[in-house]
Amino acid sequence: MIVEPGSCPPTSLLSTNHREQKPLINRFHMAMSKPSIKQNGHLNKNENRTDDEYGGGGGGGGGGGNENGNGNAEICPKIANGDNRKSRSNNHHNRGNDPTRWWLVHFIQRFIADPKRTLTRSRSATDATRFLRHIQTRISPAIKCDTVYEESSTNTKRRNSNCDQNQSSAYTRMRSQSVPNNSVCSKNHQLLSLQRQSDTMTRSSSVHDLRRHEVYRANELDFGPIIGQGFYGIARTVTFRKTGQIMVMKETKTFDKEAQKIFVKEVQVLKRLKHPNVLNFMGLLLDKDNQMCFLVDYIAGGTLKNIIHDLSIPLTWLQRLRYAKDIAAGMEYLHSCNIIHRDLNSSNCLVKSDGQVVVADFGLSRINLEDDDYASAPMNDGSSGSFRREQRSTSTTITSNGNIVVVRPKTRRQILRDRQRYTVVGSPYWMAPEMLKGQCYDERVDIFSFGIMLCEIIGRVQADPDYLPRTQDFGLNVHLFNQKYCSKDCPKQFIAIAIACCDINPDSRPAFCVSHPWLEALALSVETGVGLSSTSNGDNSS
Ligand SMILES: Nc1ncnc2c1ncn2[C@@H]1O[C@H](COP(=O)(O)OP(=O)(O)OP(=O)(O)O)[C@@H](O)[C@H]1O
Repeated sequence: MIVEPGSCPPTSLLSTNHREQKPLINRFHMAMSKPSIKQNGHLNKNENRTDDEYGGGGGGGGGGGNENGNGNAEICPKIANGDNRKSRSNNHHNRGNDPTRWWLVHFIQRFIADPKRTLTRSRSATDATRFLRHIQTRISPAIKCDTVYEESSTNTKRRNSNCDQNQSSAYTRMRSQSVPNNSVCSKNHQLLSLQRQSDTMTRSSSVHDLRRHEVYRANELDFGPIIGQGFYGIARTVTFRKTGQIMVMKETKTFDKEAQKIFVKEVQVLKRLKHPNVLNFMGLLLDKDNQMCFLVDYIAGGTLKNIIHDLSIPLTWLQRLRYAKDIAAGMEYLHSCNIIHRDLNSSNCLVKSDGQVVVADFGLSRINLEDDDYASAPMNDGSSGSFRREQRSTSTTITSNGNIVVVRPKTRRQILRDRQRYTVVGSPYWMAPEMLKGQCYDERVDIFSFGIMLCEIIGRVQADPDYLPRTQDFGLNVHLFNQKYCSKDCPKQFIAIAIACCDINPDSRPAFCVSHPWLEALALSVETGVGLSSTSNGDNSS
């Protein structure tokens, strides 16, 4: 049985029935068996075929058999990967009610079994690649999915935008984690590209507070140990000899173009931002073996995820509310800068030694720039799905943190672009339902991710749907969440905000400029013991 696009998984798929799932597995394998796809460590032939040569789109693979029949179609990743929740997953399995399974089935159906469809709706290859990677690493480590697609920059018609050099083919494909001959951009070219892009951005930026950043040389720094690794990059501490300041240097793990694009994107976003709850960009590093490196503040306390899930660390409600308030403040700022984070999750929030949280990891975020070369007739209609709807005709605004932001009316093209965000990126557990369903989405996907994080904070529960109860339509199972994870002493407004943020309907999710003051007021109320007025407690029942 196959789930039709746009529909929820049928109930039959929720039961753990191998026979019923086989076609899906086979579809998956058909898709993954196409030429140029590397399976099980063996590189297929026809490496250089473009996606167009696949003919008829990836969706056409439905119904085929599993060509290699090698049992690689392990559909229940947590059983396969030796996860310590193995027995728990097995129990789900036996009970015939495995939430991970329908979750995974949906992913396979929608995004893997039909890669062309995904990619044609995708605005960036990096995004598609990243998503596939996330599926592989976070949902189904058992699934071999080493193929990476790279979209050409044909959709990038922005003036002066020159990051992508290949303007010709519709889709080219490349292997990630390899070092293609031509993939190493020279350091100078990368830096020049970055500079030119940043110039473009500076001209069109709506953010006034663009700072000058330093360019460090390797011989000015002492290199410390590696403190962590992400999918594309390595983070290590470095000390600036002159001042003794400790920073974190992020460098690409490989020389491949895809990783470099992610890095360029992260720098593009980071360098524009300055906010106490957003990771601070320090500068670029020159002469480090032709590798893209940049420096950010060192955040000593580790990831929020580690803290909230380490039950040996006591967390008061006040502290939890402060975490939530800090993230909301950082996100309010990001959204005010027309940036969608798209990968907001508890691993991407870092906790300072004083307990303050900063939002980090902007490799997948999306910036909305002014696009002056298009007929710039401002649109003042009240259509949905666009940034700062309420502010479109405003010229300046001040964020809650005192930053002055100039808001220009949107051009027709921007509004069009806002409605066409189809790229599916991020970490599935935190991903908004509209994104999971492949629908249009906007900045409110971040609010949903925030809602899932609030649930994690409130219940000290993993976002994994094996633990955090979810509904079939990818929402939060409010009843079960309340029942299992909301203790009696939790401020009920805190729970109400979390639930509101997880609403299936994006229109019902409170914007960060609303939830931030709510959480601030709530934290103050908990701290002082003074009750909240009905207008400041997030209770929108009235
Ligand atoms: N500025 C920082 N201060 C302190 N630790 C950091 C900092 N940046 C990253 N780290 C640590 O290094 C780890 C790896 O970070 P990195 O940003 O490279 O990848 P990630 O965000 O965990 O994964 P991915 O990029 O795949 O989403 C983080 O999980 C965190 O523990």
